[in-house]
Amino acid sequence: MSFFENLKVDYKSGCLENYSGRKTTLENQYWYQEINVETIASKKLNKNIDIGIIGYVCEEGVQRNQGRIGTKNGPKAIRNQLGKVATHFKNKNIIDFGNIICVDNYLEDCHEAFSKSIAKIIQNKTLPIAIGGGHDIAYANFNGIKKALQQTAKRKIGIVNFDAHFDLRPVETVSNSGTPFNQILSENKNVDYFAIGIQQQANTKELFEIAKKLNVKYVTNFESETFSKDLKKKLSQFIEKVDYLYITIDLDGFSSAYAPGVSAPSPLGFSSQFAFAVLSFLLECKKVISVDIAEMNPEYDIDNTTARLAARLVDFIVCNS
Ligand SMILES: N=CN[C@@H](CCC(=O)O)C(=O)O
Ligand SMILES: [Mn+2]
Ligand SMILES: [Mn+2]
Repeated sequence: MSFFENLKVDYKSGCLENYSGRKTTLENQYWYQEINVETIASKKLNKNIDIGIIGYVCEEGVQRNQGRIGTKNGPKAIRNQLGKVATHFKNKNIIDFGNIICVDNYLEDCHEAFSKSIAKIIQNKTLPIAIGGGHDIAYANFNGIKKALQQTAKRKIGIVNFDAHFDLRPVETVSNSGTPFNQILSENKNVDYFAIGIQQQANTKELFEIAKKLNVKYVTNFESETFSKDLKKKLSQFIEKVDYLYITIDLDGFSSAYAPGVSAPSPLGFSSQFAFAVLSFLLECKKVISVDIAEMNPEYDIDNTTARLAARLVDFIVCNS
């Protein structure tokens, strides 16, 4: 397909069959009745699209990072649950742009294709909500935002990552799901990084040192039990200094009681109530340019708990943006 030039990647357009739910004679009650589909390669996108859902069908980054594979089925599991969610938003045009699919170990091509797609959605003045997929989605999403802002004056991007991990590993041989923020911070000047939910036992001393060197702001999981005044203040100061916010949610930042279906589950992660409260606050600033939800691994999910949580996150972002 010419949109992806010569990249070694697969693509599948959005598909209504991915959304189903309870039958009803009334209209606009559930997500499956609200969503429409489109191809990302479409010559002319409708200008009135509020939200663009896009799937990142990829586990190569997790595999390279010695993690448990299965995230390539994350987008499917999330859409399965999303169709059944009751809708309360009004007048939102939501389009599913389908899936960018990693071929073999061509991760870098997949990233490039994903970045192109994100840039196209943003340039259409549509908010992308990307669903993954390994957390290397963050590198691809960030580069898509960067591409979209290339010709503009306001370009300072603040990244807020909900995660147990810094994902600041240095790239030793190849990039992976543990390296995205190291790549972003070493390749760019105009960017700040704030991580929420960082766990001491899941990040080495080396990673804390890298975070310090790169001036990364963070709060630990123990500072993420309630949305404190202190965290609100820290986030307000962070938001004030940037032109745009990119929110990335690694589901393994949640306690494994809420999100068992991930590659690296967290018994000491934060609660859903905490994450939704912070998310609501972040969305209020109206600077959010792109969002993703990463590391959904249905292989380890229990009764679709994690997929349901991810679907509710998508719905919450739509309702609050
Ligand atoms: N995206 C995940 N990154 C984590 C995974 C940790 C693990 O597999 O235990 C990391 O590299 O630190
Ligand atoms: Mn993580
Ligand atoms: Mn992560």
